Amino acid sequence: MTLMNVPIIDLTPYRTGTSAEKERVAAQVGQACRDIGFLVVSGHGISETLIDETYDMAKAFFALPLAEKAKSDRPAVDQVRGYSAVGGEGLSYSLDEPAPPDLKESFSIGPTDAPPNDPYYTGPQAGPHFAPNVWPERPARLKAVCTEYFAAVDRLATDIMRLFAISLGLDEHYFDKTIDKNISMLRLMQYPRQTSDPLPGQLRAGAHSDYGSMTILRKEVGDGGLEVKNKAGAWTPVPVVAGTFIVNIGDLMQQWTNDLWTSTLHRVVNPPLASEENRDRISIIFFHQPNYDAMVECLPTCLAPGETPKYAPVSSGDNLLSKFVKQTTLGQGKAA
Ligand SMILES: O=C(O)CCC(=O)C(=O)O
Ligand SMILES: [Fe+2]
Repeated sequence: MTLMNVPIIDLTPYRTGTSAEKERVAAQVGQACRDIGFLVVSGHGISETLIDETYDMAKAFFALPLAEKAKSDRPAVDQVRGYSAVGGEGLSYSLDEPAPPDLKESFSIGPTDAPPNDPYYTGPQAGPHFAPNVWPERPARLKAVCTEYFAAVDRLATDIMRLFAISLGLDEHYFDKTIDKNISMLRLMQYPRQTSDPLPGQLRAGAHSDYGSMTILRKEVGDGGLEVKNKAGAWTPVPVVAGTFIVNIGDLMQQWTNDLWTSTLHRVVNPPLASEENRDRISIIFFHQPNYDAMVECLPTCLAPGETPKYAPVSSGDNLLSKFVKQTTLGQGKAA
């Protein structure tokens, strides 16, 4: 039976169990990726103290005056670094019928430990993927906390890629070489309390699918705004459970699996204006992206006899650039 709601899966047996237990978790993960493209994970091994500290940093940063936040503005359209103010992006711009810009502001970082003098990271082929981070002066501990959070969630992503490999009938370490120099991004996102009605069609985050291998999202308990479109075409809310992360696969994983798995449309809806839910909400989002030169092409186990690959091979880096640039520029282009 196809899952119509997002399942909650405990990763503990993967991290500590026998190989039979690993297989069992992998099978649950695989079903979620095939049926609905989203899962909620508990037993992930990341410290709640670190997550709380990251929330504290996000709150302190977004509470600063706009002029101060703007000192860390995104340096270039193809570099997802630093601050992006409300109205600066529209996730639905990647679709054919874009809505007005999203009602959110964000602060983004990329990999934090690229070696300074290695041409893989600094040469022309690296493009903007290892662009330096833009750190604000305040709050003073934001850099240290975000760096630690990035590393912790990156390790979780590696575990989940290994679960993906097992569930796809591949060696557990099949993806390791494609993600060891990954170009992931961490975004602190704030959806401000809304003080007037949004424009027609305007959401906290417009309908979109994510671009990379997977997204690992932390939301506040009580923030019910995230919805996914299930296989029956209905928007269904994603449960926000204390101590868990929401994980979804992105377009690259759908392409890698030749559409066996689904990179599901999702959106963040507005709270009713005069309701308790209408308050500042913070999401902490890790977009996992394989190494820029990892070629994403139909996996050998995802091709039925007689079937042909549906997608041309694409590098992780090229795929990301084409989509992120669109997310920030289409709206500007339309307005001009
Ligand atoms: O904040 C959320 O609930 C999800 C946001 C999202 O889907 C995104 O930024 O890609
Ligand atoms: Fe998303």
